[in-house]
Amino acid sequence: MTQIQPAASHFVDGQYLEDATGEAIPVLYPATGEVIATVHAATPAVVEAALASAARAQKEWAALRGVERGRVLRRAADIIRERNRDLSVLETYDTGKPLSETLVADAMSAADALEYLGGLAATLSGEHIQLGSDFVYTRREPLGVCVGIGAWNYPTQIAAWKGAPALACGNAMVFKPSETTPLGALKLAEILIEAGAPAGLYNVVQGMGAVGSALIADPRVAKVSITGSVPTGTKVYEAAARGMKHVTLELGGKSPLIVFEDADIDNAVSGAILGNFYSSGQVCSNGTRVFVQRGIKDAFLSRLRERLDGVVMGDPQDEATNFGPMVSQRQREIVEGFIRTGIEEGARLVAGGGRPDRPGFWIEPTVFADVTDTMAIARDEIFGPVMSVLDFDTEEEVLARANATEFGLAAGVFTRDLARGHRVAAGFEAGTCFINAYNLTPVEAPFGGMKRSGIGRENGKAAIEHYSQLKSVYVGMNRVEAPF
Ligand SMILES: NC(=O)c1ccc[n+]([C@@H]2O[C@H](COP(=O)([O-])OP(=O)(O)OC[C@H]3O[C@@H](n4cnc5c(N)ncnc54)[C@H](O)[C@@H]3O)[C@@H](O)[C@H]2O)c1
Repeated sequence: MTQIQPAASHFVDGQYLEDATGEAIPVLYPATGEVIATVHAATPAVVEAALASAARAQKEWAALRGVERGRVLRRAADIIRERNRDLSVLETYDTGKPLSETLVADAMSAADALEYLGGLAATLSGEHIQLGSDFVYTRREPLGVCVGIGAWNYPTQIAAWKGAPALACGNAMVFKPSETTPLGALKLAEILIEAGAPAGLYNVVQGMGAVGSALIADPRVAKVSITGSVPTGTKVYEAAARGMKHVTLELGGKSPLIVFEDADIDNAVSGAILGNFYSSGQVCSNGTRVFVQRGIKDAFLSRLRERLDGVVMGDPQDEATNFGPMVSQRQREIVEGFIRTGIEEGARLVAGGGRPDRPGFWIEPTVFADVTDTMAIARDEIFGPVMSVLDFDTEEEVLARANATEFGLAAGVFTRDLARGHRVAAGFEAGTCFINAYNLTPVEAPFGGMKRSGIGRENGKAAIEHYSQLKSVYVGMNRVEAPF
């Protein structure tokens, strides 16, 4: 039986730290259901040690030049790339995602974020505003200690997408991974120390929601960035508001993907596959409402069915496997509940819907056709491999239906008519849009949601705005005039 027990549950003040009095959290390999490690939830003593060390390290770190901070982040990126295979194997055990995915999408994206934001660190600056002979200059300053809270679908990537901008701007971070996937972030913390970060700059503490709440409530914390569901994000926003803290909220979605009759059908089917079945559908920006213009509906569905013959379910550590299990038994139950509801509501099951006969938390890639806007499978985030195909006739109609949702994370359009592509993208109420592509999230581009899908942006230059604050300094060069 595989065992990948980390050296200890937490990484605090530059080293692994254990406190076995915290609640035990078993880590399961989703492909088999076996327990492969056990970590313990952080006790108040662990949370205190993490926050105290972060507050200490932040001062030292913020005093460095941006170019010096950037160098540490870029060194960490290099170490991650050198160890990509080991980190990817670990990520596959943590999440069940196939190694064929984790080798390219997880640690590598973390490295990209550290490299990109490490590069930006040296460019941070304020401006100089002339006011006659007086002037104002602005200083771009860090926020202080930031808390990061992760979801379970991209544990390593999320740890870095939050850590890299925080550290680039001169902040420290205490990161709480999802209790379902606690392992990847510990490696990032270890590597940052190796790369030259001061002890305490990036700490990892394990635990459930209660540990997240305790971190947010602490007066030393200036900001919280969470990736998670809308209900959890709402609670975090409320808790942060009580302390007037900055937030970044990366939450859920139910994104539309529109395929017009003039689209390249193979590309559109590829986009729909990426937007529904990559990471077994456990991707926040997935285009799970696939609107297909009526004239190509049959062609689209038949091409999609053929392409599903290429699904390879197997040992996720085997690089030939291209489709993995759900992250947990609970997530599989949620997804199966939606599949039952889809059938009850009259959607037509055209592929999948069942449980493969193997241990672990597997579910087949599933496609429903003839889905209507009011069905639960077209309204609610499922977070599993369930595609809903809806019919439409006109551009105006489909855009209105695409936007008729409380979510606004992502949206996509496939068409050969470029003017229409840009017009539709401009009309989408979503933070991350795609024309003739889907679910590509390079670190150079801002990523985030509109409406209830979130607040703030990760990545791109935009991330800097969310991890720093401006101070204006007025400089008087003249006699001070006072009324008396
Ligand atoms: N927008 C994005 O970038 C993005 C990316 C990945 C996942 N997601 C979303 O994440 C969800 C799936 O992930 P999940 O099931 O881990 O989400 P979740 O909301 O259940 O949990 C997210 C994190 O919040 C913590 N948490 C729970 N209650 C808390 C509280 N009261 N205070 C502080 N922290 C608390 C959890 O322990 C976990 O670490 C989906 O809705 C998905 O769309 C969004």
